[in-house]
Amino acid sequence: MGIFKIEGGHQLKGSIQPQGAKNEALQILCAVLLTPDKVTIKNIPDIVDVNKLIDLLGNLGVKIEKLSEATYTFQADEVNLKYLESAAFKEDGRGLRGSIMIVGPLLARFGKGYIPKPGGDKIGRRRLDTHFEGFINLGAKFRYNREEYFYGVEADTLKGAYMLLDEASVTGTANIVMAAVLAEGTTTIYNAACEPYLQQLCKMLNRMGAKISGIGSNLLTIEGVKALTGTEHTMLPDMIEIGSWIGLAAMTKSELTIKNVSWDDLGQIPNVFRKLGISVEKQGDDIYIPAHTNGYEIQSYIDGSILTVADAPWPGFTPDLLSIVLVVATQARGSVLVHQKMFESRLFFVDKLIDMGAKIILCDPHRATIIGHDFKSQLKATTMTSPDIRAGISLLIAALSAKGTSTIHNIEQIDRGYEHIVTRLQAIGAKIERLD
Ligand SMILES: CC(=O)N[C@H]1[C@@H](OP(=O)(O)OP(=O)(O)OC[C@H]2O[C@@H](n3ccc(=O)[nH]c3=O)[C@H](O)[C@@H]2O)O[C@H](CO)[C@@H](O)[C@@H]1O
Ligand SMILES: C=C(OP(=O)(O)O)C(=O)O
Repeated sequence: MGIFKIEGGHQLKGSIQPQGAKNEALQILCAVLLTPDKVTIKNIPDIVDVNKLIDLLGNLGVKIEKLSEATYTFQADEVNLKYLESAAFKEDGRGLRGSIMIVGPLLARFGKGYIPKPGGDKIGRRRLDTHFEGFINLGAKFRYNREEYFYGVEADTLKGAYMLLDEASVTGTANIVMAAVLAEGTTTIYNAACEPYLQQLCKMLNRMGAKISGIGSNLLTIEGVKALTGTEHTMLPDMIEIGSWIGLAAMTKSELTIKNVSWDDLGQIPNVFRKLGISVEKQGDDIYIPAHTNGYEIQSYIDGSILTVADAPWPGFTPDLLSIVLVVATQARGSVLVHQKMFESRLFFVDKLIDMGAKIILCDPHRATIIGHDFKSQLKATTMTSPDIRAGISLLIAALSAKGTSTIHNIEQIDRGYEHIVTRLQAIGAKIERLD
């Protein structure tokens, strides 16, 4: 297992280009299964989860051509459904969360879709009911092998239906939309997730010939069509990476420009960091973070009560940035309550930050109160293990701000979602090495 060695306490400087969005890429790559035509996808991030999904598509018989560093073409004209019954598929499918989204397209186009319980972060229960209830609503038969945690849906034809999702699941909505585009008749999905990546997926599907309206809202209407054609698609920059770099700049008191962030798609993200006292300046489509030489001060509410940062389905604040907010707060002036509503095991990494000297009270599995040091006391370097992708990057940011040399184990978690992280951080002056 890989290790990062980090010498902390250095100011960084320069500009950083965000990678293409991981969670968008996972949806978009699955959508190539919906057509026998060629689909060209640009700005694909070179990260472990995405590469695993590309391999899985290859094993399904999709023809894949790498045109340049981040551009690929995919053609699913001869899909090998036998692979879905193989032991190799059980292994590959388990490797990441995003693989769940092959089910909708396979069901729609070939009448069957299977998946072993998918992987991804171990951050609490991650149920799949919304996905399968959606497929059942479209007329699919559901099978579940409890011993092997193997899910399956089958249908000769899918029929459009009205459905009210039990929760606004991101991958669930993407999966149901991809099934409904080829169903007979009209599907209406209420309480649909509507984050920018889903909007991107719906726009791509419309370019392929689908008829989806309500994009960007929680009410999607999909008129089924007989077939979809090829298209070209470019991934948005990764907003979670962008938020991570805002946190990195503040914690290390560094001046950083984050390039081409697609401001209009960032939702609450800039404002949440501003509430922590961080200056997030818009320069064209870039974010400029000046060096916070005098620290940053958490704002309180108008009535003087303590700030709470909580997650909510889009356009609420994404749960994937709460670990970063939490680490940034450890050096702020003031206090904040971080409330992780969606996941029940995502805050346990605060133990490591407490070991490093941070003042945090874990109130319960969902809530932590952070009392910032205002840089009067630097975090201490330590040895730690990355439990999940966002805790991992948060610990990495803590290590870069800490005094001395830290080591982070299990960095595969970070590699799941952050492209060429060592070289990109080195380029802005970070002292980080990978020890394999
Ligand atoms: C590959 C991918 O795209 N992963 C993202 C996707 O995961 P994923 O699609 O798996 O997450 P879901 O949106 O299904 O739900 C995440 C968790 O939040 C809970 N929940 C969800 C919706 C809701 O209205 N209320 C609620 O409590 C669910 O029970 C679940 O435990 O969306 C999550 C929520 O933004 C992100 O953390 C993940 O990075
Ligand atoms: C939870 C995340 O990813 P996944 O859903 O792939 O586990 C994340 O990206 O923060």
